[in-house]
Amino acid sequence: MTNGLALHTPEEQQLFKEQQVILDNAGVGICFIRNRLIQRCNRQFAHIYGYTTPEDLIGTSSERLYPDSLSFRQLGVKAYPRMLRGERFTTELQMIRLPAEIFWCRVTGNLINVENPTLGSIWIIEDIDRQRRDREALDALHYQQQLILDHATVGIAFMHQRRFSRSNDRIAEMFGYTPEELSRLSTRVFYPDRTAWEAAGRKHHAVLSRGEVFCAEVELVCKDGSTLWCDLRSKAINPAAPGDGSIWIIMDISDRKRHEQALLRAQDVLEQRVTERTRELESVVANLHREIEERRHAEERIRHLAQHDSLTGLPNRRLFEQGFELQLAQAAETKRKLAILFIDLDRFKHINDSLGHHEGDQLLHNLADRLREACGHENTLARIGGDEFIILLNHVEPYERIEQLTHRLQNALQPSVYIGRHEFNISASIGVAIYPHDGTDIQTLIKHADTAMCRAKANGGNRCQFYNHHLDREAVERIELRNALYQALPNQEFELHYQPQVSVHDARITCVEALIRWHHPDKGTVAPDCFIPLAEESGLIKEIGSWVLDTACQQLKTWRQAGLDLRVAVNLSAAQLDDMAFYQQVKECLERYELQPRHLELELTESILMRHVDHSIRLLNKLDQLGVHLSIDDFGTGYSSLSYLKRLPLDTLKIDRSFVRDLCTDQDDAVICRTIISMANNLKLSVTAEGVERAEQLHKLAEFGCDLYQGYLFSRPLPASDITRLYREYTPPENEHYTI
Ligand SMILES: Nc1nc2c(ncn2[C@@H]2O[C@@H]3COP(=O)(O)O[C@H]4[C@@H](O)[C@H](n5cnc6c(=O)[nH]c(N)nc65)O[C@@H]4COP(=O)(O)O[C@H]3[C@H]2O)c(=O)[nH]1
Repeated sequence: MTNGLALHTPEEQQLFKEQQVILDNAGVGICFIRNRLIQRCNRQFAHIYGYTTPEDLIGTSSERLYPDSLSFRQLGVKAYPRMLRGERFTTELQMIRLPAEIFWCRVTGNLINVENPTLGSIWIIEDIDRQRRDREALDALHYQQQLILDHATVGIAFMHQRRFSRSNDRIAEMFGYTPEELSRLSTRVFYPDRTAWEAAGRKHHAVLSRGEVFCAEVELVCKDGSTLWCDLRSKAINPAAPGDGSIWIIMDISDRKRHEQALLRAQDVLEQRVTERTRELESVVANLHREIEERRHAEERIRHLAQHDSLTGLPNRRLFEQGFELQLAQAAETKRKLAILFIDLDRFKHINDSLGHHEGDQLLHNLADRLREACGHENTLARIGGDEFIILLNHVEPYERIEQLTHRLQNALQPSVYIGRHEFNISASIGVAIYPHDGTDIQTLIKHADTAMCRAKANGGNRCQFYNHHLDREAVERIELRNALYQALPNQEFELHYQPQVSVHDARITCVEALIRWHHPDKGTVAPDCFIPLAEESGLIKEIGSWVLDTACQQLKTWRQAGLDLRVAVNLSAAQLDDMAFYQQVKECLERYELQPRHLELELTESILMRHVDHSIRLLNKLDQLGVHLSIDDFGTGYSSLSYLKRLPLDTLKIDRSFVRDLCTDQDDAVICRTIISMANNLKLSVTAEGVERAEQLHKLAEFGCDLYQGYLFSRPLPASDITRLYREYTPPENEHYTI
């Protein structure tokens, strides 16, 4: 770099050498410019511009170092004014080097002598191309980062020592701070208290120090005190150097959390509803099960009721017939014999009528139990009517088996039954029909057993009767009789006969009992015992009873008008007493025939009275108030108690003829008669003895203190016209008495 310099003295040459050493070893490019020409430069300068040696440049225009002449001139315009003021000029600019590379360099220029600018300038050149490019890259990176930060929808922050060192606007916006407020702000503000903040710090540190990503969803506090659910993700910038801080990405997940919580709540509600519904359904299902169960029970019960008798629990006729069908089929196949036993309790209707409904049922229940036990498991017992039972005997042979069974049945019924204070002695009539001898189908066999039973009853009851063909005739007659009864009243086939009731003391006829007779067009006179039960069964008894009352009263009027001082006694049936209009009927009848009520006597049996006790007492009291004479018929055969009798407004007791019959031979009957008479006397009732056929009976009755008697001894029941004659015969005008 000596070119152009004239070195005169050794000192100048020494200085030049020293300068050259400095220039050659300087790390920067140095050149001297005068008149825009490069006067001198060091090796580094040449290398910066791509030249091998300084000599390649010395003497050349410095313009060649600029990418174009404009930039060359611009630098001169900027630099020389300042350098002329004695200031150092520094700038960074782009220059060109070989082969044709534009590069960045920093240039610093000074005038060598401000007083004399013509001496040129000295320039120091630093190749900062790489540095500049690195910086640009860094700036670009920064720029990109800022772009990311500024446009991110999530909050991004760099933290140092748990304070914000840098963050995007989103975070400030999320927590309600200004970006300025956030800068260097401690994260303590995001936690409700210090303890929570410190606990969070420990958690973060544990994860970040391992170089792992910290993820959590936390509820942080905003500036205004509200809370924000955030998704936090964080990573240490350098886990090995905690001082470098960490980067945090914060997402506002409040909406999601709200939705989640709403969803959870909805789920809770749903689960609760499902639980409730399930519970409801369970209860519905349980109810349904219960209902099904109840229905099943009800159906079973209905089926049972349809096939069983509700009072005794025994099979009814339908079930009996079903079982019978099967047995019949088997019996036909095996040529086996079967027997049907038809059982009817003797006088049960009578007893039942004298008891209340409830007690009657109790009695039947008791008797059914006895029959069931006596019947045994191998045979089938059923109840087919009020007091009618039927038994199927599966193994008949030898025939003694039938007898053994009937004995067992009768023995079972023998012991007295006690219902309340009443004692009952029950017997049964049994009819037997045998398969195939007496019939090959159920209906025929039952019918024939029934017929045989009727015969057993007609023969006095408490016995067993096997069916034979003659019995059929009786059954047919019974049906015919019942049918004919419907025509009896319109056809005027009834007549009343009258039987006198006579004073024991003077044989005076005081009363006549009206007894109905039926003059059947074909059968002749039919006794009331034969048709009254049929009339009661068919309901015709009410009409017949009205006719009797009316006819008897009409006849009494005739007699009284003829001067006969008589009372007429009329028998009543239960159905007549049941009718509320009966009292009115009696009253009207008495008025119609202008009779005194005391001239009419109404006879009621004990069983009729006991049927509806309260109703009977009310009706009898009314009749008594009217003045009608009231008597109890067949007394002693029923079960009325003394206390009960005392409550009734009675006038007369009629001792049943069954006690009178053997009065003189049977001690018991004598005691009964005497007791009834003395009891009646005590109760101030008069006594009439029925069925007196022999004088010795009358003697006894007189001895016991009986008032009146009635019976063949004095007279059979007679037509009305005969009564007038008899009355006159036995009622002497002057005081002539028939005495015994
Ligand atoms: N062995 C015997 N019998 C005697 C003697 N004295 C009278 N009798 C009979 O005894 C029955 C007395 O009538 P009852 O006890 O009221 O018994 C009556 C009565 O319960 C009923 N009855 C008769 N007429 C009527 C009526 O108009 N209405 C109602 N509801 N029942 C009547 O028919 C039953 C039978 O009447 P009858 O056949 O007329 O039978 C009469 C009579 O003929 C005697 O010394 N020895």
